[in-house]
Amino acid sequence: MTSSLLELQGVNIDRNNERLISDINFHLNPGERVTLLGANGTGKSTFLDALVGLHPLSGGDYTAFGKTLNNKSDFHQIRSKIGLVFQDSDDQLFCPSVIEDVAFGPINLGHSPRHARAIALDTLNKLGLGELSERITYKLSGGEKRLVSIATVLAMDPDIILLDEPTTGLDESARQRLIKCLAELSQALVFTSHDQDLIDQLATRAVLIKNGSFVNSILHQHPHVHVHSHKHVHSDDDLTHTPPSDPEHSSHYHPGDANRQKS
Ligand SMILES: Nc1ncnc2c1ncn2[C@@H]1O[C@H](COP(=O)(O)OP(=O)(O)OP(=O)(O)O)[C@@H](O)[C@H]1O
Repeated sequence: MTSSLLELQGVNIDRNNERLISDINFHLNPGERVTLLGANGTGKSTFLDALVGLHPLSGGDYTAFGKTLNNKSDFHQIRSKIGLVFQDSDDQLFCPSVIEDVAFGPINLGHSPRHARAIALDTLNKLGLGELSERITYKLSGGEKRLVSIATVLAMDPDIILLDEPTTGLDESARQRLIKCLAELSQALVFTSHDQDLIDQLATRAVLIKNGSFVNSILHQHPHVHVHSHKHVHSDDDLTHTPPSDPEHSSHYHPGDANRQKS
């Protein structure tokens, strides 16, 4: 028996009657955080869907938790062990209120409604979302929906968490809070992202999808010095502003850097 949580050997994924990714060889070990990289449309989301049985695989072998998965009933058995956070939060959230959405998974796992609610509240609090618990889900902002989607999966405490672009649409403070929360998890993660910061802080291994194939990549980090200029937004009482010599005391608002609004 393999010690990997997941192991795919020689598996293919087709889409629209064409081969999207061929001869996939992939494994996931306990505690690993694998980032799945590749250009738009290369099949990253489809691969995550396929891991939980939402998209068919062909050929080869797929083993999860030591068991070969062949049919729907095999996938059903691993459903609670692998949690997928969809790219589109509206695919994830369907209950009237936030607390009901987050408690839904624990209730399905057999927890009493009272205990499930306690788990849901605890999960929301860990993500700094406690105040959203009684809100109507469909009225949340895009970023709030994304965080609540992640909470619905974390509340189920699966062995593996798959995240499809988890930081998209989040402001800087929510993004950093989420990255910190994900970094503290002990579960194995597979995530897709175009967010360099998330990749830097989280990934232990990278796999690239290129020309319809999986390519194992080496993650390395070294300092880059960037010289750049970009547009800043000033409040209208600050039109006489001249650029400060000390950027740390700047009145600039950097889009995507909500914590640095100073005057
Ligand atoms: N529901 C669908 N029906 C038909 N084709 C689809 C569907 N979803 C995705 N595709 C197509 O499958 C291919 C792979 O899409 P996928 O979303 O897996 O790529 P991705 O690598 O996750 O892209 P991105 O980085 O833009 O999220 C694309 O050509 C896409 O247009």
